[in-house]
Amino acid sequence: MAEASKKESENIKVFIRLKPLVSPEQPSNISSFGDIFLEVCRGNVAKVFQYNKILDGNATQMDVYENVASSLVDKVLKGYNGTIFAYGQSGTGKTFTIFGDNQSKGIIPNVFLHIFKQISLAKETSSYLVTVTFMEIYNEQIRDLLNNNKKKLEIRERADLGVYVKHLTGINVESIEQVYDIISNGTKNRALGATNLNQHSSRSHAIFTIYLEAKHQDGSTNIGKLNLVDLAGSERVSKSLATGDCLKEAVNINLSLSTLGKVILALIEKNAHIPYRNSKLTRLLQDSLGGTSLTSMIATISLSQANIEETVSTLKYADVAQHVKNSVKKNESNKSVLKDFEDKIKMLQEELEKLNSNPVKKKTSKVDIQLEEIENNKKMLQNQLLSLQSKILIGGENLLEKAQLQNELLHYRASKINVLDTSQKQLEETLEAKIQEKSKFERQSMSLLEQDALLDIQIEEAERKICEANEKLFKNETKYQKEISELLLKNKRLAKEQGEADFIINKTIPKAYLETIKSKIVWDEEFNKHALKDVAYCGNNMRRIDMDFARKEVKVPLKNPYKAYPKRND
Ligand SMILES: Nc1ncnc2c1ncn2[C@@H]1O[C@H](COP(=O)(O)OP(=O)(O)OP(=O)(O)O)[C@@H](O)[C@H]1O
Repeated sequence: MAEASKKESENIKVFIRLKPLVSPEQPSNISSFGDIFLEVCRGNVAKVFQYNKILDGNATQMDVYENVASSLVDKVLKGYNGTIFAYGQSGTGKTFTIFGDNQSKGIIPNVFLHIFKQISLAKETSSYLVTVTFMEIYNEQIRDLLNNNKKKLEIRERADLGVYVKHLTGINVESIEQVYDIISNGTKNRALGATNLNQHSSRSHAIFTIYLEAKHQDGSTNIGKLNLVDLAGSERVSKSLATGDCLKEAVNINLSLSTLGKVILALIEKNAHIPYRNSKLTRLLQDSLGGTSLTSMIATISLSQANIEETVSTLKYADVAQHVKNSVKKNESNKSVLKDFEDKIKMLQEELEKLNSNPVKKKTSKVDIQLEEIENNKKMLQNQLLSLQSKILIGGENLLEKAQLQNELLHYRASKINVLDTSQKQLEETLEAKIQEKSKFERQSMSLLEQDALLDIQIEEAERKICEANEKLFKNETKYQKEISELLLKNKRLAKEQGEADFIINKTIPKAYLETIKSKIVWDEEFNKHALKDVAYCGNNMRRIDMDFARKEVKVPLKNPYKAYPKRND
């Protein structure tokens, strides 16, 4: 009988991982012995549990991988389905175990390192296709973690595919770096919340699935699938102090986990009806619980005395789960995506060949257009071909070294880009300096132009002022000319009058009298004219009677009747 049709009964394997105590946690009385036994003492009562393996607080991520996942991955590479799920109270290390953190890789990254290592050891004639999906079940709704459109996805079932999620994104993985990106992007999309027990608590059940197809030289194919399930915290609602939306979450989490418990019990009791359909989680994990899958459970527990109730509850749940028997069977599905890919590649290669061997005879403009179309088609086909070919991993290819090489290349490119960036920056700085210089020069020439314009205005103003002054000068000159000619005329007239007066005087007044009269002439400041001191000399003794003198009754002294004008201070 062919290996593919063989069915092996295999129990769910259960591993217990103890989370190391964190200060100020007080230790509970739990101790492991012989690697597989765990003794829990409460008061005077001691209970011993037995599991496949106890991984104590000192167990490293690699210890966990070697014990829980390694042999399972080897089986998946051979065409089996497998499931590893982490179950336990919130904060006990389920996410840490399945995904790990930045410092220590959890099961999923180690699975890929394992797979890539196996591919590198395989013959060149073997080809592989590794595809992943990543989803969460939150409040009984399925969400695609690799496509954050937040659409609720539906479960479907088909005879050839079994139970599957419609429209779930599948990514073909080519390198370990790609895996890290997928984990980190998907994890960011996951529903998180802070509970009393964990600041970054996963409030959903996450299912990371790896589909692995291997095709060998003899034409045989192995199609395996590995589910890695990080369940939400199993604690009782009261323990997480959940209220409101958190309470709804906690109720839904409990619904899935209690359905999981019921399914497990129903399987152990060999009931006719197994309530898989009562929750999305059990529906999707149907094949892993009592189905054909190889299933392992890792139950994470706290060693703190404060969590002893939850720890015992987890241990009991795990104890029951290990009694579930699966009928493990290698996949026989003919639905090979790898084969589809290879067929498509072949078809594309043939089309390309046809295009290459189809010479165009006559050269016309119509032919040119056709040629261009053919070239475009060729490019498109080549791209499709390359994309498909890159997804298929070939045996013997060291994807880890390739990843390392790619990493180095990336670093090299990054440093090149850095150099380019620096010189571009320098060029930009030079350009900026030139622009500054130019605008400074423009500003300067602008200010020179402005100064020039200002000078023009000042010159115009000065010219206008000169013009005005000239006009004024001209006006004044004319005025002075007029005045001078008037003065000359006046002078002439005065000279004539003087001449006439001299003539009259010389002809009428004897020379001897004239000298006497001249000596009697005085200048009267008050009346601003000449007067004669002794009027009798000229035969005129009239005197002017001043009204003021009259009013003041100033008496003109009679003893000197010739003095016509008495002095004021007399
Ligand atoms: N074995 C361990 N060794 C060291 N640190 C651990 C271990 N297990 C868990 N931790 C740390 O404890 C914290 C909680 O762990 P984690 O988030 O994995 O718990 P969880 O069980 O997934 O919780 P939840 O159900 O709330 O999501 C993390 O900081 C993690 O790094």
